Amino acid sequence: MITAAVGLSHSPLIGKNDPAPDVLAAVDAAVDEARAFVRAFDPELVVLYAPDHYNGFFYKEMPPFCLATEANAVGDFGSAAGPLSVDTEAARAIARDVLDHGVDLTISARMTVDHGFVQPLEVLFGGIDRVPVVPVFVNGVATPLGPVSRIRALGTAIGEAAAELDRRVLFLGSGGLSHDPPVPVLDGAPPRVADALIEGHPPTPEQRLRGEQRVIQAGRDYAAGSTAMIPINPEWDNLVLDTLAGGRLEDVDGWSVEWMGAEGGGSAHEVRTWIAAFASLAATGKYRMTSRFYRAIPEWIAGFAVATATQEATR
Ligand SMILES: O=C(O)CCC(=O)/C=C/C=C(\O)C(=O)O
Ligand SMILES: [Fe+2]
Repeated sequence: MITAAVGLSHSPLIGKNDPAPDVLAAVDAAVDEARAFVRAFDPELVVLYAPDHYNGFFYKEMPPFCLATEANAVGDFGSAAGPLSVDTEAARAIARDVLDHGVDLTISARMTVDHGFVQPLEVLFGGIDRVPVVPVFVNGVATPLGPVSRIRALGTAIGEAAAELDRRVLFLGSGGLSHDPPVPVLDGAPPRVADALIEGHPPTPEQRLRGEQRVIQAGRDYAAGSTAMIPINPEWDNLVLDTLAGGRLEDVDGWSVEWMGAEGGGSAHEVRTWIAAFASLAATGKYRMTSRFYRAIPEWIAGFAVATATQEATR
């Protein structure tokens, strides 16, 4: 089988609070390159690693990661709503294999997903129903978070399982890099917010709109420099990208949860999706990063990156 990987940052502020035209043009060019890479690779299956932002997973039960055999998008921040084209048979086969390899995978037979899953499918494929996909939720915001070594183990086990399918498989990671957007936190939350984070009451359209407007205003404040959110950290972001580009995935086992948060902010743990995707690719053979783009974009509250990689022997 042939495998490839793409890492792509997401942001709910894309198209809503855009940076200067030259920055936007640079991002568009990088995304175009990733799109061309994906088109040329022509995947028969996409294993999509993405986080959730309290739309699908809540503290009532919060797994560190979870694989879906069916998934529905909520349609937050203007992203598409409705069913993802999940390859249920492939998802079940991968899940069985991962469990056999000793990784305690949670399974969802009907996962609710948000812009974290939808954006990369829309950006790279033009919709949520264009390519067979196996969605894998990777918790990147709800503390306490487990060791990053377990995410590498998950990615490795899924890569090994995907290798058994004899198909062209793209491993896609959605999120990161350093960023500190206004995602609610359970610790110290007022009772009403805590209850919503635990129980997961679906918001009314008005509540959703208010939440989205709060995030847009936060993006404006952040870009204007008037905010308590921690700054984007290009140095740390490039360390992450260097580690992935160099194939030094074992290094991440030494990255503590606290260090990642201190360097990269409250949502830096979304890079777990990239780690899982690259660990999956590494499990199928030596790889090479074929393109890499990075820009700190305060308007999107994002250390924004796009990278592509493929097996060394295939290209
Ligand atoms: O209502 C809310 O507060 C929702 C906040 C939210 O979903 C923020 C998401 C931010 C990202 O996905 C990101 O920057 O990665
Ligand atoms: Fe996110």
